[in-house]
Amino acid sequence: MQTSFKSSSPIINVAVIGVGLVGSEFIKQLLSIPSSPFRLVSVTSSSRTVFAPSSPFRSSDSWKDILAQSTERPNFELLTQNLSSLISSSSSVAVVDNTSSDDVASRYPTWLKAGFNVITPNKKAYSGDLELYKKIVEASKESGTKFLNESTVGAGLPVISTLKELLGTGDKIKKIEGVFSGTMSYIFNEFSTGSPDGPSFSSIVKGAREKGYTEPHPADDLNGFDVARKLTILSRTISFSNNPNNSSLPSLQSFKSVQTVSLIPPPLEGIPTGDEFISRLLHFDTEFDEKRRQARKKDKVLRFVGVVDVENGDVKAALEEYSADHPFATSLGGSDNIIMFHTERYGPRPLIVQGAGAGAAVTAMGVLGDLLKLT
Ligand SMILES: NC(=O)C1=CN([C@@H]2O[C@H](COP(=O)(O)OP(=O)(O)OC[C@H]3O[C@@H](n4cnc5c(N)ncnc54)[C@H](OP(=O)(O)O)[C@@H]3O)[C@@H](O)[C@H]2O)C=CC1
Ligand SMILES: N[C@@H](CC=O)C(=O)O
Ligand code: NA
Repeated sequence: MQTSFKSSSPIINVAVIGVGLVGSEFIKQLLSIPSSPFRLVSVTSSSRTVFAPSSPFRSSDSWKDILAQSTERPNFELLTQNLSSLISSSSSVAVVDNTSSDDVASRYPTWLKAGFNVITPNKKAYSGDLELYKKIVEASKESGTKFLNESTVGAGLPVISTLKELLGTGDKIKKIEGVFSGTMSYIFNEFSTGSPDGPSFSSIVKGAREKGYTEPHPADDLNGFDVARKLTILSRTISFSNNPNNSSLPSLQSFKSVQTVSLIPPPLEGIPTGDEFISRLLHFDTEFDEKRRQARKKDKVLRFVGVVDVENGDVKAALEEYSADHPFATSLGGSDNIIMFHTERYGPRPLIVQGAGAGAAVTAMGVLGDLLKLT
């Protein structure tokens, strides 16, 4: 049964920016909630925008046609003014950023100060420059508006909310470790199964992209930066919490401060398009075959893992070898993420969150779950 709402619930005006894989699926899920307090008043792609508060979008098909026919170019200053005019004692605003844009991310402090809640799966703001993160935290505190980002780590899996509850209830986080990338999980679950050979590395990366797991440019997954961004978000969630038990973590200046081992062959650094990147990756298949063979010789498999080691103040992401009976080897399939929270209360047996960690349906669900937290 879906959430039900009182007819007197305050209205939440929703403005969606970014209508790609996740954005379109988010709108579909949003519009399928019966009698909800949400009104989809604006949609914006990279080239067009619509603001229609008097006739909010109601069906998944109509918004696409209306946006396609719009001649309005995106203008975030104007959108901010327009949305401000909708705030009243019975009506609030949520901006949902489903892009991976730095430009959109840089606007969160302004929007939070303007009284809008900000919800996003976009990792850029929370893992980028520390100054922007501080401005977001301050703006949210000043205005009482929320910034919610469950889908930035583990897509729809309850990772951020679990961490916030552990912190909020006073647990001491010792270490968080796991497979944080749906793309990397899929790639190595398929590539390194314990047998000495198998499908080529480049063909599997291509498959991950076709399934919608990768970032818009797959190099952003293979260079380890996507994992480094997620580790930065977790580290900051810990170090900016009010929990005094977790003070030994360094303040990361940005995700680039995470020790990260890239899987990009040096000649493929800086290739501008994902298509060209994939087509040239096949020239490096033998290098990856060799890594697989070396691990197999030791009866091990390859997995790309991330660690936030709070006790030792260490944050890192790298390709590691695991024995065949390790949970990272045995229990993962598809784009599964597995995240282990080692805490004081959870003692020697960690709290484990596991499941699909990429893909439009589960990511959009995490974004919509955040929106429901506003009601
Ligand atoms: N896919 C997944 O499994 C997961 C994705 N995420 C995150 O979700 C976000 C969206 O991912 P996904 O949907 O897969 O990516 P897509 O590339 O499919 O969609 C991103 C959309 O953002 C739009 N866009 C880019 N810049 C702007 C801008 N300045 N203004 C308005 N729209 C803009 C693009 O529009 P246009 O098409 O017009 O160019 C594009 O359609 C990313 O931040 C990603 O990291 C998080 C967890 C999992
Ligand atoms: N590209 C990312 C998508 C989710 O954050 C991943 O593969 O995990
Ligand atoms: Na999540």
